[in-house]
Amino acid sequence: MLDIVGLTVALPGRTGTGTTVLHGVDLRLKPGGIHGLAGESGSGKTMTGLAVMGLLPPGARARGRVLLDGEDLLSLSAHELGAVRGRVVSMVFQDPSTCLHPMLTIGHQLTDHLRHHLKIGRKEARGRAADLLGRVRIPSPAEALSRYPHEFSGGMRQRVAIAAALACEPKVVIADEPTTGLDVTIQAGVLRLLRGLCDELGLAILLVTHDLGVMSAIADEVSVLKHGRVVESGPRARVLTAPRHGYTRSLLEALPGRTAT
Ligand SMILES: Nc1ncnc2c1ncn2[C@@H]1O[C@H](COP(=O)(O)OP(=O)(O)OP(=O)(O)O)[C@@H](O)[C@H]1O
Repeated sequence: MLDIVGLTVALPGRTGTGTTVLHGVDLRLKPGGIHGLAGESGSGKTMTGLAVMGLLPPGARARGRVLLDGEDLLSLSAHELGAVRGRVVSMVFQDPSTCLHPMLTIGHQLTDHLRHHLKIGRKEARGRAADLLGRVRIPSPAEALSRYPHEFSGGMRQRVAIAAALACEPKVVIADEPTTGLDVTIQAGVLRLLRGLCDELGLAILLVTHDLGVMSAIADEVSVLKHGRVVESGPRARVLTAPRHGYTRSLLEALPGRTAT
């Protein structure tokens, strides 16, 4: 469903020549599947997600193809992309506060989002927003609508951010370090939630994380990026137990006291 083919991204450099941060990346996401994208800091994981969302920094140039059901997202105009982003493809970031406004209630934000994209009335949007909060296991969803982001714990705020990402029933979700910064036990709950939603809704999820422990918990397929190139790709169990590339082995060896299977 989402096919990234030969994605190359160059960011503008001070010299005017630009810096290539992705060199022909190929990735394939399937409905109902979680594709983990691993690699150390600076390897290009976030840029890959941002390129799919059409959210690269100003002046960036992207080549290759990002095919969603056969349509190349890189060839869309800004206006056309606006209709896809947040609707067909959405994103969950590491820090939920980047997508939640601190001064507005959760209900206000979710209903605005739903009304804008789906052109529905206030009452219907509020009902849908409560359903969404229930789906991400927020207790007492109807009451939660009148609360502000700071009234939720970190893990619950990330669940609300996931609800916002799911609001328009996207086909693809890019989750960029969605559990980094959360306590390990809370992490496990958010990961289980993502896995459950993926299975239940048939989402295709790109899970960006430097943490192979997180990857081993829920990914179906794993690709490993190094300096903007995919050095290894395959089913999770194979990549994490019988890595073919030395770089993958070194990432696994760096796992603190964890067994990745
Ligand atoms: N806004 C930006 N402007 C210029 N260069 C950037 C910008 N953001 C990232 N880069 C550069 O692009 C390259 C890829 O960065 P990217 O953020 O995709 O890596 P990453 O694998 O997601 O790392 P991390 O795990 O630290 O987020 C790096 O060399 C980085 O320095």
